[in-house]
Amino acid sequence: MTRVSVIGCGNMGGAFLKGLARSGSHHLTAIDLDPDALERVADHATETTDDTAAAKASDVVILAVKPDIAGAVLGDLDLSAEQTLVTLAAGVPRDFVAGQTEAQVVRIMPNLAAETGNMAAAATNEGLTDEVRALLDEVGEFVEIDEELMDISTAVNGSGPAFAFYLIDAMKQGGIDGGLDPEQAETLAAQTFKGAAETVLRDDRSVDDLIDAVCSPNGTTIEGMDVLWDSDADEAVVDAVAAAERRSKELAEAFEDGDE
Ligand SMILES: NC(=O)C1=CN([C@@H]2O[C@H](COP(=O)(O)OP(=O)(O)OC[C@H]3O[C@@H](n4cnc5c(N)ncnc54)[C@H](O)[C@@H]3O)[C@@H](O)[C@H]2O)C=CC1
Ligand SMILES: O=C(O)[C@@H]1CCC=N1
Repeated sequence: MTRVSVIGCGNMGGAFLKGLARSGSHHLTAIDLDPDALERVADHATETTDDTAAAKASDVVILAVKPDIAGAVLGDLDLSAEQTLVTLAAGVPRDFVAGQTEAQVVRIMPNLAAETGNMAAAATNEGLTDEVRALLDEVGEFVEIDEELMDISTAVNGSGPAFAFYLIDAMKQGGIDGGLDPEQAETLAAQTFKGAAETVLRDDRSVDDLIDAVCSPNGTTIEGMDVLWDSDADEAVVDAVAAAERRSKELAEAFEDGDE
């Protein structure tokens, strides 16, 4: 059993906590100033509190507040060298956090799918412990990277779910336009993305080979693929990733300038 505190039980902290609760094997302390946020995770936590000092009793403390208040929350935390602090705030450098706590610090970029055990995450090599590796494994897949790659990870897997939701919605709209009712169209579109993602993860073939496998000669798929290949759809996705990466770098610059 690992004693884990989550400080900030909003969208991301709440998803992480719910994902960890699935195993039923941890002591989970949910910490938030907002009673409504605590209420939303109460069924998944061992205890809920608005007192950040409760984090002192945990092996691992997950700091899941907005980047601009991370510094203030860290100022109130009095952790020891035996504890590990996991910071997941976009653009907040590991050094900034490590400079404000005695705890071992690891920076990660998770995503909302932690809630269902399907998170894609990146963790900095520096500060990563086996205890944290085990927690990340429990809620999905993670890769270990140098911190300089954290901005692109933030864009690809941190912001990525929003980009994927957008694409699923476009596929759903195509189904509705063809006559499916919205609920059926959403099920078919979302399950198709889920299945396709699972295939890419499990199948040894390249994405190009997998596209070939769906395109029957003179069939339906090639007609649609020709439309996509003639469009700028791939460039739009690359541009979206680049814009999110740029913003992550901007957030980090604010910390380098000592603004936070
Ligand atoms: N939302 C997402 O998909 C992802 C978010 N992140 C990172 O997670 C962090 C949190 O983002 P969200 O969950 O989206 O924000 P959010 O606004 O949903 O949640 C933040 C929570 O922190 C609480 N809070 C504020 N001040 C506090 C304090 N002093 N002590 C304890 N709790 C306090 C708020 O009441 C709120 O429940 C950000 O740093 C963001 O960069 C990282 C990856 C994905
Ligand atoms: O949009 C954001 O800033 C956060 C970080 C990655 C996903 N959500």
